[in-house]
Amino acid sequence: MTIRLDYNNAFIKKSELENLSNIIKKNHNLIHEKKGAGNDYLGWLELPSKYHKEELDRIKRVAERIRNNSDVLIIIGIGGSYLGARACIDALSSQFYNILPKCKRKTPEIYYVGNNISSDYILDLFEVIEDKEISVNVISKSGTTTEPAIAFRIFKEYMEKRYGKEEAKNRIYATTDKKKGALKTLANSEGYQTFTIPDDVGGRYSIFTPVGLLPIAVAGIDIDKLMDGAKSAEIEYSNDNIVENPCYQYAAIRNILHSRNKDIEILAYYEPALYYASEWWKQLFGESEGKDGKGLFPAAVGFTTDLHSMGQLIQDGKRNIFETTINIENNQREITIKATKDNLDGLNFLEGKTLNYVNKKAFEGTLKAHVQGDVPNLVINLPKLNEFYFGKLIYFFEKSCAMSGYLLGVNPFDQPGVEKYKTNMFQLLGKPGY
Ligand SMILES: O=P(O)(O)OC[C@H]1O[C@](O)(CO)[C@@H](O)[C@@H]1O
Repeated sequence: MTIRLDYNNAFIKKSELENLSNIIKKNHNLIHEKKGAGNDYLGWLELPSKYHKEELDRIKRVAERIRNNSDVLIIIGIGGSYLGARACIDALSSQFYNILPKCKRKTPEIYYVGNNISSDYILDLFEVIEDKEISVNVISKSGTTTEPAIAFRIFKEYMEKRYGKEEAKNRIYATTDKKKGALKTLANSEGYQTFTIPDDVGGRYSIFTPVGLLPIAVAGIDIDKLMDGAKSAEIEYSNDNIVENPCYQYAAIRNILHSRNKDIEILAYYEPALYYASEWWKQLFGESEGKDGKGLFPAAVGFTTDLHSMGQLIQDGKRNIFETTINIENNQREITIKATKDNLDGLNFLEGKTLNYVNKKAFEGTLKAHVQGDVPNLVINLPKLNEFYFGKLIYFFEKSCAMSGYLLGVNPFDQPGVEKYKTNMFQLLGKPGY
């Protein structure tokens, strides 16, 4: 069992992919020999196989400590500094994780802060955590991003008021650069335990570093299995032959469709647990490819929910879109629909069918309708939603994004455009030097 890419409904012929064999091989070498644009940010490529065991063990020890002494973990970070963890925790834990009764969840509640600048958000959260034991993991690669920095200033004061400076120090963990940035300076001067984000791994590629692994381990998810999945992807997708490598096929198909005026890729999923996986995917592809006047716009929809809002546009709107569906092939848990005596809702024809079965028929029906509506459709089939395949899927997207960016002719590892709003905001706020 592995991840299977089905492009039978993408209006792409195998020969069109074969025609790209040489350019794929060339870009594959640029990636693996680290000679292409952004080559100092390719550390993610071998993270699954090269990650230090001692660091993984330290992550597990700290996660256990947080689990033992905290009812709540506050994760402070924005973009790649929280989306990977949130995507994984949401995909692999209960969808009602934070409100599960204590007897059902042995791990702390988890709240994400520093991904907006809303006082209501933080004040609402203070009410929730009032009587609970707290730990904080502040995550910022640059150590200077405004949103998490403001949130941390507020939470540092909150923790010191609640616990006193000494105990607060034992409950705050900083994940940041090895040497530079304000967060590193602050962590050193306060004596917080720190975790390092390698220099050669950018934020949106950082889930398999402490950025993702510490929060994920605190949530009780098996990070060894997650890394095993990523490792299996690292091996499987190191094949430079496009005909045999679905990860490169996905990258190539996106670019072929883009060249046919498909400007928007819609990621669709039928399990609501994948909502944050789609948010993570949006950052990965949006920030990697949207530059130099180029790039597909990555959008996402949760079905069947959004069939009742966006379905109309996808079926009948401007034909500048294509769809990529993440299909979970085997769901482990089932609810079976029963017959009723009076059949007043007219649903007895579904007697004995499971919700998973109905969901699959919704997927098949939707795919058929959208293809008939001239929307190219790709399907990424995931055997199961578990640690192993989630780790594998993340790596699949990371590597396909690198390849896709090179095919598009951009540097997939920088994000110069993000600075524009910051400069304007700092000018408006009167920050010295702006
Ligand atoms: O980890 P940092 O440096 O706080 O950055 C957070 C996010 O902000 C960005 O740098 C964009 O401003 C993203 O690339 C990144 O994921």
